[in-house]
Amino acid sequence: MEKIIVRGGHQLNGTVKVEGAKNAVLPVLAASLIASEGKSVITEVPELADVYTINQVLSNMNAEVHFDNNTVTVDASKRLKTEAPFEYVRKMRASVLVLGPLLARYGHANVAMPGGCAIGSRPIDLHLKGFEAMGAEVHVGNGFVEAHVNGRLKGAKIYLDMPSVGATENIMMAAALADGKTILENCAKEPEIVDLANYLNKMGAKIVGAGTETIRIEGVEKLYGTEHAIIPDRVEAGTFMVAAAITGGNVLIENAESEHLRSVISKLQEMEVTVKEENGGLRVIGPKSLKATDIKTLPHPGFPTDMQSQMMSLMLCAEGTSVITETVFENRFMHVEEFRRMNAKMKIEGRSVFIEGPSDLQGAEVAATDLRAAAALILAGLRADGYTRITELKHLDRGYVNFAGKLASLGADIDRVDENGDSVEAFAQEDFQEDGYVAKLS
Ligand SMILES: CC(=O)N[C@H]1[C@@H](OP(=O)(O)OP(=O)(O)OC[C@H]2O[C@@H](n3ccc(=O)[nH]c3=O)[C@H](O)[C@@H]2O)O[C@H](CO)[C@@H](O)[C@@H]1O
Ligand SMILES: C=C(OP(=O)(O)O)C(=O)O
Repeated sequence: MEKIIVRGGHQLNGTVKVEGAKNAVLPVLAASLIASEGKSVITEVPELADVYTINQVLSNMNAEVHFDNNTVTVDASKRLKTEAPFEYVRKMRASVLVLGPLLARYGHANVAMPGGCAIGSRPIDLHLKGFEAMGAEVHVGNGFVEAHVNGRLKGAKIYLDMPSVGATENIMMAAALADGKTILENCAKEPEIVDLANYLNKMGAKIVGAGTETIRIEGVEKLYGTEHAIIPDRVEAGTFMVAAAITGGNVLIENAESEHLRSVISKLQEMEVTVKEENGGLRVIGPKSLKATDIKTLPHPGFPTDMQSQMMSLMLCAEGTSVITETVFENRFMHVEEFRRMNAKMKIEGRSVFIEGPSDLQGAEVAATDLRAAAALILAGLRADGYTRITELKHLDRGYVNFAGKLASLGADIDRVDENGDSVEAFAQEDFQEDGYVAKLS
């Protein structure tokens, strides 16, 4: 079993570059299935396990997919299969984002139901209600969700009970090719929604209002492959901001987009961290002493749940009591138990965690419970006394490219080793090589 081993106590200094956003590239690649003519060329694609998984989903459907040098080319012009089996959806819930494109293009989609996961139950009822409002018949049974419609989907007025990112994306993709106008209300406003709308519009869609509460989509008859560069990953950027802050370091985070990180920047500043815009990025300087603060996770532009566990690491090192309230996912505190192994002083009460700082963090053997928890435990390890060993790195590899290597380049004492104790760079891409799908590392 691979592990990351960190020895705490080293300040981070230097420059690190943020990759393209995982949560933007997954819907964009799913949307590439709608193009019945021409190739899509997607650039700034991070080499993540999730990207390999979605590429497998697409190639399994008969799309031609190539991944090389941070660029994915998708030719979906052939007749595609309209199924996504459990083996992919199990690995990555975002596979359900193929439902909207397939249903819109072929009037049929059959996708394995995603299960619950470590952060909550994560139903997809809002996605399905949206498709039904557009005239689809949806049937859930035998572990699959099957949707179909005779002819084209029909534009509709749809109100989302909550601003779900995935539902907004799935319905927006379906509506792009529907007959007539769709008005989608109470939408998610995340930057990744705007990126997807921009890509769809370049493909020939007519979408206005992405990034606001109401998105208006005038359906078109056909969409075409196009070129698109993925936006920078605000969560990876935020994670490196915390890495700089927790070690009292001074790091320039290239490509970090301040507009996408306003809530994170504001909380870091409350904790006395210096954040400055500089040369197309953000410079983050950690203070001598961090101040406690409170956060409540909310849909964008509120504080992102995907930064909750990393902020918990930082709060553990702050003077005073900090409180984190998680309102987006009902079970996103699994990492608390792991932090306790590192001598963290915390108490969970309902949807809140009370953090007594500064904890005297000690290195320990800990297991990542989800993607962001993996990063958060490594961040805590940067500050802990002695060695922290982090296992279950499959979570980390879903969302961070060469995380240990990037931290090492900033001066961290960190190594990723295999079961023999030999250093390894990142996850094994060979696991993702499959018939028909060509992936080559740059
Ligand atoms: C690939 C991707 O982009 N993942 C992100 C996306 O996930 P994802 O798109 O799954 O998250 P949603 O915004 O849909 O979920 C938010 C909340 O709505 C609930 N819900 C959602 C859909 C639905 O049909 N019914 C329902 O009840 C969920 O259980 C959750 O409590 O947004 C989350 C919230 O910012 C992020 O943490 C994830 O990193
Ligand atoms: C929860 C996350 O992703 P996903 O929705 O892909 O599980 C995340 O990126 O932190």
